[in-house]
Parts: sequence; structure tokens; C-alpha cells
Amino acid sequence: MADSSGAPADPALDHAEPEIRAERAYLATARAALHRMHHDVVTTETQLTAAAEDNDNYAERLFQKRARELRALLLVDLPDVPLFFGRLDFDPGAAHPGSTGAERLYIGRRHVHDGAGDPLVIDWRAPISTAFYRATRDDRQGVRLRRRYGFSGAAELTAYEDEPLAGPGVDGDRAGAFLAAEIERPRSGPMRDIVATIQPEQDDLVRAPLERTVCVQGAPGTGKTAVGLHRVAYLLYTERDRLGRTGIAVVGPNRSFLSYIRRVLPALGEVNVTQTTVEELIGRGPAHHREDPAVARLKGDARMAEVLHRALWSHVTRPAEGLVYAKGVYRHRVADHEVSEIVAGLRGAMRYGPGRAAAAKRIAHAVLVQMERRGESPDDRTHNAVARSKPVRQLLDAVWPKVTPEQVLFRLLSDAEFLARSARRDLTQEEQELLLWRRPPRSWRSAKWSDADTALLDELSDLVERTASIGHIVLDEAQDLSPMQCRAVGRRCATGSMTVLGDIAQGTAPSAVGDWAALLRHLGKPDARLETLERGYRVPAQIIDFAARLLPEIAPGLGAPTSARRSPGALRVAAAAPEGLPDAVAATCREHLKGEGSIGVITADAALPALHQRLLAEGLEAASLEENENAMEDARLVCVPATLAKGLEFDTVVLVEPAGIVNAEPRGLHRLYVALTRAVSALHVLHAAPLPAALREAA
Ligand SMILES: Nc1ncnc2c1ncn2[C@@H]1O[C@H](COP(=O)(O)OP(=O)(O)OP(=O)(O)O)[C@@H](O)[C@H]1O
Repeated sequence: MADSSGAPADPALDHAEPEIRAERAYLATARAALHRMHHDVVTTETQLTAAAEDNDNYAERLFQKRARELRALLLVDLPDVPLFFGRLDFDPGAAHPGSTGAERLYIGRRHVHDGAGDPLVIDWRAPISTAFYRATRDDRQGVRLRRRYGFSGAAELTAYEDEPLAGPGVDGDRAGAFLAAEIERPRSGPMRDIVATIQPEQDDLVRAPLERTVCVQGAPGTGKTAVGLHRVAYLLYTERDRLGRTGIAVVGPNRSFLSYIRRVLPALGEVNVTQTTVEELIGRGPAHHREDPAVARLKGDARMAEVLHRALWSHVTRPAEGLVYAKGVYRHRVADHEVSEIVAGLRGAMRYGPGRAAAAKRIAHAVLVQMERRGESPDDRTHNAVARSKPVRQLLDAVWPKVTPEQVLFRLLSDAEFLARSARRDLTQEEQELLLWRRPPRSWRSAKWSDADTALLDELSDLVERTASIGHIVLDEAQDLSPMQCRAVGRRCATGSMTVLGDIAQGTAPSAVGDWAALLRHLGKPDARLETLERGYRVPAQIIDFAARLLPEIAPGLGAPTSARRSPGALRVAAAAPEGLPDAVAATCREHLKGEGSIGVITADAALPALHQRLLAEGLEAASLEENENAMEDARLVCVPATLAKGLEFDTVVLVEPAGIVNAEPRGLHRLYVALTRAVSALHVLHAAPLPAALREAA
């Protein structure tokens, strides 16, 4: 780089080289233009708001108001986010796509134009910006030179790196060096965006069209989460009207992961995206108890869908007698066989709730026919009144009763005979026994539901009333979902599309589906485009090779991951006596706290509280992710229970007692693979118990 750091704070006073001064001046011009654009939007929109107050449609008024607020928000200058990060110089007269006629374009997080409407900064999502990510020496796309900028923490332009695509004497690895420097820049707090260095294979996925579901299998650190988040920003740019109305959501594994990624989209200018866990998306609050893995696996099995279907619809029965509807001196009768026919015609033809309402209407219609035969002329009001009348309601309560998902599931898990009738041959006798509560709660009201139950309740809920669908869902760490959870997520974008991200080797849930084709089927997206990301960016080769020793055992079908970086000395494995282990951990943390960057101490959940206390007692400022979901923002040194490590990364990882992680759960080796692949620069494995066999060979 021309200048790596420590540039003076004030560009007007500095002694930097003329090129940097010129670029800083351009940045200042662009900033001023953005301020003017923001000011224009706020003032014009205030006038528009006053005019729009007259609009009679409240919902539309609210929508427009929100859209206006968002437009202004998108133009706010974020002080610590550089306005542009790259530049393209085109061949003179090159006809590049979406040509503005300019021979030089600055690429940034949003569009900025001067007073005359000419672009000063082009949004990275615009078609013309694609060349910034895709142009190569073999396919220059009219680009002569690609420039990337380096910034200080305060968004001060301090450096640039040129990558000429034409002409002789090019150092082909300059872009790689820039990428490595960007990845290795010390971390503090939450995940940051990668907009300046998105790689071609990632860019292809970011810019895939909205219509088709995309599923990405990728080894740890290949950028799946980053791709998903940048894709959200891209889709909102290209399809803002459509997604503004239908909605877009990012679904992650837990709250601490969501806290970790929550800054990326705002940094990309997108503030209006729901970020949620599967449980929150399903909307039944946190689960109340942990389930035995064997029971959870069975409840997550797709066969449960059919069992639930039967359980619900078994409430619809043949009538014992017909309807007698008294009006004045007349008794109108609908015979039992007629009611049976009506019910049979509707049963299964629509969802349970609307089915009951339609049955009421049809029975009422039969009454109306008789009224007409007697010379009356009943109207719609009479039709509605009969449908809602007490005799019709009583008849329906017998043949098509109102039921809630909780009532049905309660009955299924507490009544062996009802379960057997609903399960038929879909579940074995042993499986049925496994499902039944050992000690059933008194009623459905006092039942404590598990995560697996939540997905069952959701399935029932959708059988009763249709679930609303949104425009797009980005589903991260999808490999952990059970078939029933997949169905719950899939029905929430039945009319939309999805971005499904994950790594089969990192599947730690006992009820995980285990292969992408089946998972996509359960999501209702069997025609998804399935892609693989192979190049890992986070984890240096030395560490990924070590972790990959576990793959033949945990994911035999997957190829070994590769790394874009090597980092000698990145991996250290050391044994300690059991009583000396905490001291060794404290000493390693202390050593790394002298340098820069984040440090994650990962160990089995059960061992974490004591280790955290010990580090505090040693005078180290350690936060615990178990106690505080924002711990990564509050401290450089963070204690991480192994079950919360998924999706996170730290400059240094101190992994304590791998055997404890492996022994804690049925898929403990998968969990260990996750923990081993969280480090960007250094991994220290400290252990007292023997390492798992595969790692012993490698150590
Ligand atoms: N194009 C890139 N430019 C810079 N850094 C990158 C790039 N791609 C990935 N990285 C780095 O790799 C890290 C890992 O990315 P991300 O969390 O998206 O990977 P992942 O595939 O979701 O990993 P995991 O499966 O372990 O959750 C990023 O935080 C970033 O540090």
C-alpha cells in the first residue's frame, strides 16, 4: 500500500503524497454532496408530508411516511463508514455496461451525485459496479485499473492499492495481499461488512436473481453469512418496491449470533430488515424445556406432519343427528345425511378453520332453501344470522369443533389411544411410547413446550389457518434444522424465495436433516440452485487442515476445505496437567491481550462458568457470552460456551479441553469442528484429557 497507517487526521494539513491528497479532496466533495442530498430529501419530503396528510387511506399514508423516513435514513452520513472503497478507471472511450460516459468511477456503499445529477459515487449494487468485483486481466470488461482504498478507524483515507488490469509488469498477487490484510485487520466487536473485497464466486451468489431459491454449502469461513447479508442489501436495492411490501428476514441460530451480525446491514445502508431466530420467526416465544435428543429427533421427523394432519382432522366426525332450526312457528330440518354430505365435501378441501366457517354457511344455506320453499325470501343477513345461530354452532361443535394447536398436541402427547389412531403405521409402537409424556401436565394450558413442540404447534396452526408468507428469507446455519422446522420456515415464504446457507459438517442438532436435497424438499424449495463455496477466507490453512482431520468421521461425503491464506505458527496444541489447565488458559489470554484483536475462549458449556470466574479472579477483563449476548461488543476477551460458538469468529481462539466438548452431546465431534474453525489468526488448543483420535494423529 502507498501508506499503511498513521496518516494525519486533517487532510487539509497533511503532508501526504499528492495522490492521497487528491483522493481525500474527492472524498470531501462526495461527503458534502451527500449532506446536500440528505438536506434536499428532508426539506422536500416535509412539504410532501404536509400534502399527504390529506390522503384518506390511513395504511397507505403510514406506508408512504415510513418510505420517506427510510429514504432520508439511507442518506445519513455514517461518520465511521467510508463513503467509497474503490475506483475503476476504464479504457478511454470504453463502452462499459450501464455506461455513464465517465472514464473513472468511485464505488461505494450508496449512490452520491453532484448538484447537476452526475455521479460522484456509484452504489456497489449497481450493474456497472459488477466490474469492480469481476473484472480480471483475462476479462477486463473495459477496466484499465482497479484501485482499492485503505482507511483509518475514523474513516480517514490513508492508503490506496492499484491493480492494473492492462499492460505489462503487474504483480498478480496484489489483490490477494489486500484481501489478506483486510481479513487480518484486528477485530473488535461485531461482524463487519466485506463490501470492498467480495470475491467473484461470492459476488455471483450475492447478485443471483430474487426469483429462484439459492442454497449454499460452504466450509467454515467461506463467507456464507457475509454473502447472505450482502445479498439482502443487493436484493433490497434491485427489488426495493416488491420487498418493501412483502418483507425480507434474516434467520440465524440464536440471539448472540444475531447480535454479532446486526451491524452489517446498517453499515450497508439497510436498516429495515427483520433479523430473528427460528423460534422467534415461528412466534411462540422461547421454549420452556430441553428435550431428550431421541424425542427431539422423532418430533422433528417429517412423518409427524402426516400424524398431525390426521390428529387434527379426526375431530371432524359424522353427525349423530341433523339440525332443527326453529323460526317462529316453523321448524326447519336439515337431515343428518345432508349434514354428512356437506361436511364430507369440505373436509380436507380447505384449512380447518375456514372449513368450519364454510360448513356453517352451507348448513345455513340448506335452511334458507327450506325457508324459500315456504315462500319466504331470506337475504344475506338471514343467511349470516342462521350460520351464526346457536343450533348451527352446537351442531358444528359436535361435528367440526373449534380446536387450538395446543389442545391437539396436548391430546396427542398424553393420550396413547388417540396417538395410536393418528399415527397408524407411520410410527412404530416404540416410537409412540417415546413420544408420550412420562408425566402429562394437567391440561394443555399448563403444558411446557420444547423447541421441537414449537414446530409441531406451528404445523397444526398452519393446518387451521394459512400462515402469512413474506418475500424473501435468508436462512443461515440451515444445516441444523429438523424437517419439521424446515416446514415451519418454508411456509413463511411459500410465495417467496430463500437464500439457504450452511455446512453439513457443522450440523450439531440431533434432529438435523443431514443432506441438502432433503432439506430443500422440506423447505418446499426442491428446485433451488445448489452451490458450493470452497475457498475459506477466515481460517488459515494450518488450522483448517487440523480441523479437517475430523471430516472423514463427521461428514464423509464432503471434500476437504481449502484456505485462501497460510499463516505459519497459527496453530499451537499443548497438554497440561488437569489442575494446571486454568493457569495455562489465563497465561495464553494474557499473552494475546498484549497484542490487538479479539480473543475467544471456547470450552464445553458445563465447564464455562468456572473458567470465566477463574479468569476474572486472575484480574482479566473477560465477558461471558452465556451471560451477555452482546459480550463481543463489551470486551476483547470473551468466554464462549461451545454451543454458542457457531457463526462467530475471533482473531485468536483458545480452545480448552476438546474432549469435554465431544463428550457433552451426541454430535460432539461436529461441535468440536465448529469450535476449531472460529480463529482468524491463531488457535491454541489446551487440553488435559487426551485429544480425539483424529486430532492426536495430527498434533
Ligand atoms: N471476500 C471477503 N473479504 C474479506 N473477508 C472475508 C471475505 N469473505 C470472508 N471473509 C472473512 O471470513 C469471515 C467469515 O465469513 P462468514 O462468517 O460469512 O463465513 P461462513 O461461511 O458463514 O462461516 P461459518 O460456516 O464458520 O459460519 C468474515 O468475517 C471475514 O472475516
